Amino acid sequence: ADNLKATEKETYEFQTEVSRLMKIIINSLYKTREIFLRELISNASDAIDKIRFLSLTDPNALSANPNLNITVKADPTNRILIIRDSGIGMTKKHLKENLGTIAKSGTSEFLDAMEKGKADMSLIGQFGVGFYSVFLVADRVVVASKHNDDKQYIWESTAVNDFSIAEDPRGNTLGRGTEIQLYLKEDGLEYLDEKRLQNLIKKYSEFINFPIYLSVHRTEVVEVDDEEDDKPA
Ligand SMILES: CCNC(=O)[C@H]1O[C@@H](n2cnc3c(N)nc(I)nc32)[C@H](O)[C@@H]1O
Repeated sequence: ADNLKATEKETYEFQTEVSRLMKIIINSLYKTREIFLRELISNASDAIDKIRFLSLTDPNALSANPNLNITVKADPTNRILIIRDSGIGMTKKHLKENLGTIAKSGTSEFLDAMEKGKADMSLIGQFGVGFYSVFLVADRVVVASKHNDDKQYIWESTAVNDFSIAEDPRGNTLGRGTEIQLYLKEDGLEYLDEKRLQNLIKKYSEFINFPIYLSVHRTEVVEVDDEEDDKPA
């Protein structure tokens, strides 16, 4: 029958940049994706180092939140992984600059090194762009941050081509520090598993000088039979 006839296949070349990125993503071994947690823990630890150093000369630096720690919270019901630190936090300006721009050298060096096979995804942190490894496992990232010198702000991105920043409508819920919410991709749900997280945190927190707390919250959906309330007492 005619419909079995193969149709003429047309092939097109990818635009150069796309093929560059495609090669990098394909080459980043599946196992390597887990390094996102190491990058976030490392950034959190650096942030706590900064406020601890500041507190040596400024006695008020820690007043908003005296505890120096990192918490990792998994919410399997909503498929969200949260990494929070009580570090120095970012002002609106910091959020815009630090998460919205990349030291030019960082990326091109990283891309060049990756292409020459001189680097792999796991070295991303050494090029100062470790934060972006979150997009290996998440398709939406929300960063809330509170710095002593500013209000609490929220930075949000789906990694396509833009990010947004707004004053946090919840006000100052962090005291001081940064909270990163990862909305995990379908193939990233393994990072909600308590055992998996325990092993990863153990593996990547060997040189971290602050306590890291892990909690997995199952927010069960409870059907509330509100008829009871309507019945006359
Ligand atoms: C290109 C990605 N940029 C970053 O990761 C920078 O963002 C900032 N950053 C990332 N996670 C952070 C975090 N948890 N706390 C603070 I203070 N700053 C953080 C640092 O300046 C990093 O160098």
